[in-house]
Amino acid sequence: MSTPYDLVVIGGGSAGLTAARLAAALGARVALIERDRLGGDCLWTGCVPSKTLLVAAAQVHAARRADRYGLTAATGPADWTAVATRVREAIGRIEPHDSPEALTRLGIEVIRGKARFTGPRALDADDRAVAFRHVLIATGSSPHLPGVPGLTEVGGLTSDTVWDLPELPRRLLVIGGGAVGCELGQAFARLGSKVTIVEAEQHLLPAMEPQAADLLRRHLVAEGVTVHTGAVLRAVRPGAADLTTADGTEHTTAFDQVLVATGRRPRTAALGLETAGVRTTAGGFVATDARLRTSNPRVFAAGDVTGWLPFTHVAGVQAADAVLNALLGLRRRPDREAMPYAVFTDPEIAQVGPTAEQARQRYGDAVRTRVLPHEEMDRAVTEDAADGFTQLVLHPKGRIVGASVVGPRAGEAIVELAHAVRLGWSAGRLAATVHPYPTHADGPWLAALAEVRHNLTARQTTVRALLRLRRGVLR
Ligand SMILES: Cc1cc2nc3c(=O)[nH]c(=O)nc-3n(C[C@H](O)[C@H](O)[C@H](O)COP(=O)(O)OP(=O)(O)OC[C@H]3O[C@@H](n4cnc5c(N)ncnc54)[C@H](O)[C@@H]3O)c2cc1C
Ligand SMILES: NC(=O)c1ccc[n+]([C@@H]2O[C@H](COP(=O)([O-])OP(=O)(O)OC[C@H]3O[C@@H](n4cnc5c(N)ncnc54)[C@H](O)[C@@H]3O)[C@@H](O)[C@H]2O)c1
Repeated sequence: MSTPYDLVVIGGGSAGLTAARLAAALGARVALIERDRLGGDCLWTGCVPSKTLLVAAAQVHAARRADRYGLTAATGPADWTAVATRVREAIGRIEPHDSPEALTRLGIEVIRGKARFTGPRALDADDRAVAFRHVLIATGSSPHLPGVPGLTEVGGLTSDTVWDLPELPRRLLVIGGGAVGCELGQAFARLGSKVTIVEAEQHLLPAMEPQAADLLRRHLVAEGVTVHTGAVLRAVRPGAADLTTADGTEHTTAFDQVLVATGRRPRTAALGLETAGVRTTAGGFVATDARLRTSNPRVFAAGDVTGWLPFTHVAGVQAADAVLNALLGLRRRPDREAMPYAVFTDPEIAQVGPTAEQARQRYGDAVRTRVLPHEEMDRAVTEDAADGFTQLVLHPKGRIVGASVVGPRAGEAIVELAHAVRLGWSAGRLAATVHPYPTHADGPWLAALAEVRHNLTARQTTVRALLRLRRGVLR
């Protein structure tokens, strides 16, 4: 067998690309095995197309409301062909960064093929044996299709296939009100589809702060989207779906296309994990310890396949830590508590750490929240987007353990709150840094200042005593 690679990465998506680039930069001998297109879900079917679509939809939405600013408002559906072209252009501009040529220039050997373990220390790419010291499994996840009767026969779209639609669907049924369902549901509605979202849980975006999800729901409804939460989808047949809504009413919803957005399943089939002694979780994800090592000490995993938070930035952070641990023997572990994420709907919703309720379960009833309504944030008012809020979740001892931001640029504003959570800051610590006025970053700052003011008021006796003392001195 040939000289082993220091690291063989399986999968050229967000996790695999980060891992291969870092390993090469460290001077390791690295190979990347990809069965399909380099770039993974984020580039081809996930973040890049969905964010481009959302921007197109936001432009259309703004054009429809142009009369608020003295222009004639646009009407009618958007030109899907033009929008789809714009989506492809965005992908095309990013693709060269992830191309085999770009990676080869960095010293990475790109191997086309399907990887499969043939033993604890043996791996094949198609039929070629690839020798390794360490392997990183970064094979990602695929859309999960729920067992709703009739769904397989109807052949719903997923985030893998929705981009190939030849035309804008007149009526779109979206199954699942999570990140994909809400983002794409709102985008298609703004472009001109009549959208219905069916979500099994009581709130949209069930992992996020319920008040944030409820505000999004109000926006979606105001834009003409029908939203059923706490609903049971009983069956789907060509052109119609039968559901029972939260109040027990039976409904039939007509559709031209169905988009299934009900979560993800790990891509581990045919990887030969058992042969390699790599254990999986009950959900089939690759089980790792906090340092990303699997039950086979030579094998690490990163990204969606681990069942951690399925986001591109999380995949990248896991991949980097896994490479440093595998190649240099470090003991790095990604800080899950301080992992921010954002859903790019309008309003945009971002979160870090636990929700208020999760924090109470963890730290007790003395957990408090400090909420700054964006009516008190001038930048939000100037943008006519002041119904959002910033919320700090405070540990009984005053540490910021979590936060949510709902409003324009929430994904940017959450970053300093992620710093605060990671570094265990109090609101006072955050408030000490001056923020420019009027910015969307004002939300976290004003929330922190409100908490400082509250604490000052709570210490009124001390403050009053100081005032009295000063009056006496400066008489
Ligand atoms: C519609 C949508 C929008 C999203 N938007 C965002 C967003 O805005 N922000 C965000 O942070 N995240 C977003 N995500 C999530 C993000 O796309 C994923 O978390 C990320 O792509 C996961 O990266 P990964 O490397 O784990 O897997 P992937 O990107 O899926 O890469 C895995 C790669 O492994 C390859 N592979 C699989 N099996 C084998 C094998 N046996 N041999 C060789 N190669 C193999 C696959 O072909 C693939 O290229 C979105 C997801 C979706 C679906
Ligand atoms: N902005 C972002 O970062 C972003 C955007 C899109 C996707 N993503 C990632 O992609 C992953 C996949 O997104 P997703 O929306 O498919 O998954 P998700 O887990 O976010 O949401 C799936 C939703 O479907 C619901 N559901 C499941 N079965 C159902 C059924 N039979 N009927 C009705 N509802 C049902 C669930 O309750 C859940 O709310 C997410 O976990 C997210 O991390 C991220």
